[in-house]
Amino acid sequence: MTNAPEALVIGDLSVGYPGRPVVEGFSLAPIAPGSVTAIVGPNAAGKSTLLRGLAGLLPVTGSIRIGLVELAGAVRRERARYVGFMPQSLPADARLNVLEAVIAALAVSAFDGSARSRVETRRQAMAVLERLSIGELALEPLDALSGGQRQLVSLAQAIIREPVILLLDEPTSALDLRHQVQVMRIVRDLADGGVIVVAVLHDLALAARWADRVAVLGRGALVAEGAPQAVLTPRLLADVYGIVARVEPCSAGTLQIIVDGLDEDRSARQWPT
Ligand SMILES: Nc1ncnc2c1ncn2[C@@H]1O[C@H](COP(=O)(O)OP(=O)(O)OP(=O)(O)O)[C@@H](O)[C@H]1O
Repeated sequence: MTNAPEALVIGDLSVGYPGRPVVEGFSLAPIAPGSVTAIVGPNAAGKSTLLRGLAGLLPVTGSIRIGLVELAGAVRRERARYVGFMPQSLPADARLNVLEAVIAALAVSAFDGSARSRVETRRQAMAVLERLSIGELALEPLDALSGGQRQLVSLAQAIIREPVILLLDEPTSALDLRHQVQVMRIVRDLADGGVIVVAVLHDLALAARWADRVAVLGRGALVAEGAPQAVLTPRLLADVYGIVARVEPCSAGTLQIIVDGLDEDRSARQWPT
């Protein structure tokens, strides 16, 4: 008998920096395997902080549970069994080329002691690079890449681990339109294969097109969550982003968001304090 896929449950999560709470009491409806959840919200709302807390890179209080396993406070090795994290920017380690960097990411998750041969590891890393259409960059040093290329390498590092939960921090922010679609298709494919994807996205049209659910973060707290069409309304965009916008269905069955201007009444309180 196979185990039923297990949902990710985030309950009453708080995360921040020493002396600076950022996200407080964050809970979401259970996130089902095979789904993409977009975390959206204005600058400094706490999206990256939340994701880094989920990834175990910042201490948290509260619960991050997958099935019966509690990941909040779990040791790195235990967490690496479940979680793949793509940070906003890839640290440039000039000593490594692209292939070596992806192989190094795989080594972090080799928790089970299985001895993969060097040939097999290399083949696996090359397959991920080819999937992202960056196979020809394999021998390039990391510090010789463009911003978009670095972002794709960072994604390769996150997905080579074949994680149960894939956390992506603005995975398309440095990508041209073609690469944006390519990456979101791959993300969607991974979800369709059963992965739980949680992605911070600034582009609400991308979120509406590719995500099953959207969670809106404002000033460190959940403002709304649900299907993109239900959540991304002109009223919400005015309340959370301080903009005057129209939201219209477009031909692909997703949303088009047309920003007409600023809600001038909101400009005085731009950042959380
Ligand atoms: N290392 C840090 N130490 C202290 N405060 C931090 C640190 N990193 C971020 N912050 C603060 O936490 C708050 C949330 O930042 P965060 O990067 O999580 O926001 P965000 O929603 O991801 O923003 P953006 O959309 O601009 O990337 C901000 O007020 C920021 O100044």
